[in-house]
Amino acid sequence: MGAVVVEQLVKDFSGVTVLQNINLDIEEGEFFALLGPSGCGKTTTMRCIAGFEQPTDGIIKIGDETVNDIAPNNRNCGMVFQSYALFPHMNVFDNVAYSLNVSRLKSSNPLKKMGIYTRMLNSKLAKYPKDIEEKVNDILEYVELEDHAKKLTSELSGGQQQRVALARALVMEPEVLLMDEPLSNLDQKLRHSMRNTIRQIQQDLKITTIFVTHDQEEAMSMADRVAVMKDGEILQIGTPTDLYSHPQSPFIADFVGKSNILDGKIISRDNGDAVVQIGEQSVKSFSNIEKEDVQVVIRPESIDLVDENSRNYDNYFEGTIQFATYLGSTVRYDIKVGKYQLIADTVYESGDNILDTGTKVKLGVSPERVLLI
Ligand SMILES: Nc1ncnc2c1ncn2[C@@H]1O[C@H](COP(=O)(O)OP(=O)(O)OP(=O)(O)O)[C@@H](O)[C@H]1O
Repeated sequence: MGAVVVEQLVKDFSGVTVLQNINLDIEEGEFFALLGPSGCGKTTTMRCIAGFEQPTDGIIKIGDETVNDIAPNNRNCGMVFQSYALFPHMNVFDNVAYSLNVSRLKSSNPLKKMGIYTRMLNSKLAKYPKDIEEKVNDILEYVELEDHAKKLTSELSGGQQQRVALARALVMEPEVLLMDEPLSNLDQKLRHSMRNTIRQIQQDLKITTIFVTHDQEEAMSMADRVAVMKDGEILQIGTPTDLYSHPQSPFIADFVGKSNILDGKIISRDNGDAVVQIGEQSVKSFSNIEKEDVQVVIRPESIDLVDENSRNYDNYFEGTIQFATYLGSTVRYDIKVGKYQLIADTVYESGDNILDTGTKVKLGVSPERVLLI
């Protein structure tokens, strides 16, 4: 029921095309991230799915139904935003109960045509029926906010407010959960713990989730699959490991994780392996690619500092340490190799030496770690 399909979606604003030919096939129960830099069209894509924007062209399906002509409140999508969008004058319980109560009163109250039900909601007359009360209590317990039910949302921390927003979306039992940069307002530590909370809830409930973020680490650590967007287009869709190991463009190699990206030319091929000329140096790669002018992608953790006891790498570079950055469990070295500057990440264990600027080093890279694009 909760699968989301987007076919040939185009969106123009005042004649300017901001989404071009977006195709998505999101499976029921999948955690799907839309990842890309600011302005690439992530939010607009999500707003078209939610129904807040009308596509210029293309089809949006939720479950088996084409929803282009269905109003946002009838699409059965729950939304969570960066700004939480809570009612500050209401307590936590009322915030979560609000939509349930509105939909109950709309469908049952004879006064609805007169708009009186909205006034009732804000008055003491609006007592919650028992089932709503139970449901809200259950969901608050689920997001571990049961002790805060009577507090105003303005009295809560950012992480707690975001859990209220999540509870408010989930209490409606949506088919699809849409989250737009929900962690961006949280500090680093809270972001990490909220990532786990959201992922856990999503797996528990198996709810189809579309998650918008510009943070590649967030997308890669949370999502089953990620669509990387740039300039209103989708460049690549894949699992996090797929995108990391097989980036199809230099943009993705650079945006998804760190990369050394060098221009090269294939000078010979042998059984599908390639020998690539990079400046003065030739490098062997197990990548199989048709064209001659290529970009060579080497991840920082694929470059090892080697000595006479090291295994055979096939590819070696001579370099000079420019500087070292201690990152806790790793040390990142910037290394000058001929006219190139490479970065290499090495595992750091307590007591290890960190190499000084100017130290001459030999670097080893295995051919299977040399990617060609
Ligand atoms: N209502 C609008 N009217 C005109 N242009 C718009 C409107 N909404 C978005 N845009 C433009 O569409 C493009 C895509 O915007 P969108 O908000 O979808 O990007 P985004 O990837 O979500 O970026 P961010 O991460 O900064 O929110 C941008 O160039 C933006 O300026």
